[in-house]
Amino acid sequence: MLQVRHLVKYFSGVKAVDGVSFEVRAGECVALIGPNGAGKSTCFACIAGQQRPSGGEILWAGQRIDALAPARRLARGVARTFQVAQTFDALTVLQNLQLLMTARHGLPAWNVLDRVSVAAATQLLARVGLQHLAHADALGLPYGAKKRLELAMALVGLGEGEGALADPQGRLPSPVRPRLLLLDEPGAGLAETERLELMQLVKSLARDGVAVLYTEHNMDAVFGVADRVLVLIEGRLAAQGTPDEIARHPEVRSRYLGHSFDATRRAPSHA
Ligand SMILES: Nc1ncnc2c1ncn2[C@@H]1O[C@H](COP(=O)(O)OP(=O)(O)OP(=O)(O)O)[C@@H](O)[C@H]1O
Repeated sequence: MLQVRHLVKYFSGVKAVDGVSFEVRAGECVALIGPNGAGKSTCFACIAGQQRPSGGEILWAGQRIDALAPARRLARGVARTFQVAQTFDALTVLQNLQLLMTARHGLPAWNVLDRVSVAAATQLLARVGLQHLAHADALGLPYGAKKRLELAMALVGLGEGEGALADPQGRLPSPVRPRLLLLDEPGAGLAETERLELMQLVKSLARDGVAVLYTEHNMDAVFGVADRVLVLIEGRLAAQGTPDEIARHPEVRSRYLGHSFDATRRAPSHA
């Protein structure tokens, strides 16, 4: 379980995150929403390790992680994606995963083609629906495919899809348990259909036991997808609850969603 307790972050006098507390359990898909500048990215970066909190505690699986470098958080099962998908564009889709699997097992990168099982990477590509693009260059990928590849890369960091992969001593690697996926605007830059398909994939990962926390501006990727919603307004947690509860919350409606917001309709983009 992720536990965020009284998280505070200042940027030279600006209180970007103001005493935020919440939890995300294994198997839950939780959305973090709020107006521009509300502190979502900062909160996210504190959990993933790109920012150091000014105060408060972040615990994962019962242990403090807020002072750990991102790589050490990854080793404990905390992986993230970025608003603009980050992939190795000089490589093919398959090689992107092979390279990370190689690195995870401490093998030099030049071993990527002969030492790392193609089967392991292919298995993971199938999980994210990209097997048909395995040999395409990452550079020319449609953006929706690039987002899926980035998601698969985050999963490699958590040891997913490596069932077929033995290390140099012939032992099978053990996937990291438990696992937390932090997705920064997974639906950004995608058309509605692509976005909803991606969110179904994200939700299926949660159903496999991954704890998922994601920020999002597209309300169709929140209502109808998230199990719970957290709302940040001016750095503080203004509300948390089920999508239904949040859709009816007076402050959230007046300060963010708008009084005409109808969660029963699939709302169009809301940025
Ligand atoms: N590196 C930084 N240096 C100074 N101020 C920052 C920095 N990062 C964020 N801020 C400020 O902190 C506040 C919260 O910003 P943050 O980016 O976390 O909000 P957000 O909810 O993610 O917004 P958006 O939806 O636009 O991405 C804003 O006032 C922002 O200007």
